[in-house]
Amino acid sequence: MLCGIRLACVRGERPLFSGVDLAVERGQWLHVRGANGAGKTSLLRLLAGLSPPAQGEVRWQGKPIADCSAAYRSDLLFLGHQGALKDDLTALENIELAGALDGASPPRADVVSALRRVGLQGRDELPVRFLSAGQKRRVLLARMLTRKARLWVLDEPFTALDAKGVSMLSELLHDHLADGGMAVVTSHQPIPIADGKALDL
Ligand SMILES: Nc1ncnc2c1ncn2[C@@H]1O[C@H](COP(=O)(O)OP(=O)(O)OP(=O)(O)O)[C@@H](O)[C@H]1O
Repeated sequence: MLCGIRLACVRGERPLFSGVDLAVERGQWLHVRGANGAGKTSLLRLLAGLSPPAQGEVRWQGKPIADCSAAYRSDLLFLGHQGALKDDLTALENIELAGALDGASPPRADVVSALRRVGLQGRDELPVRFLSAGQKRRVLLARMLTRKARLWVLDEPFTALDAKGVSMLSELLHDHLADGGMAVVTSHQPIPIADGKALDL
């Protein structure tokens, strides 16, 4: 279970939010909503352990994430807004590099099959700087297919995807939750998946 307890965040000199409580259990997902600049990405960064809260605590399976950082890293897949793709690497190399950094290198055959499944066959030898915005997002979908993580923290994952990409991502999320996974997702659009809780910043 992921818990945020009385979380507060300050960016620069500016308090963004305070007193935020959240809980996500197996099979559940949380939709983080709010206007531009409300602090959605900042909250996701706290949940991913990339920056510390000004106040409060993030807990994973009952422990503060600072006390279980290796276990938390291997249970977590964080996909930021920009996706953290390296422009000069191919889609395949990006997924292999991300897997190596996560300490969970996927077999190459799995990566090739995931890239095919998300519609990037014939594009997997190109540096990602030559891919369209939606194709770059699809590289991240392939990463989600090859990285077994219990918790997905996804910042605007639907951005730039066409209708087929949106339904592919929805299906991935649905299957992840049905498998007992958890997800925290920001999106300015409604997300077509049942049983989500909402957190408004
Ligand atoms: N490192 C930083 N230093 C100073 N201010 C920052 C920093 N990071 C973010 N901010 C500010 O914090 C506020 C919240 O940013 P954040 O990216 O969390 O918003 P958001 O809700 O995700 O917005 P959007 O919907 O536009 O993506 C913004 O005003 C932003 O300029």
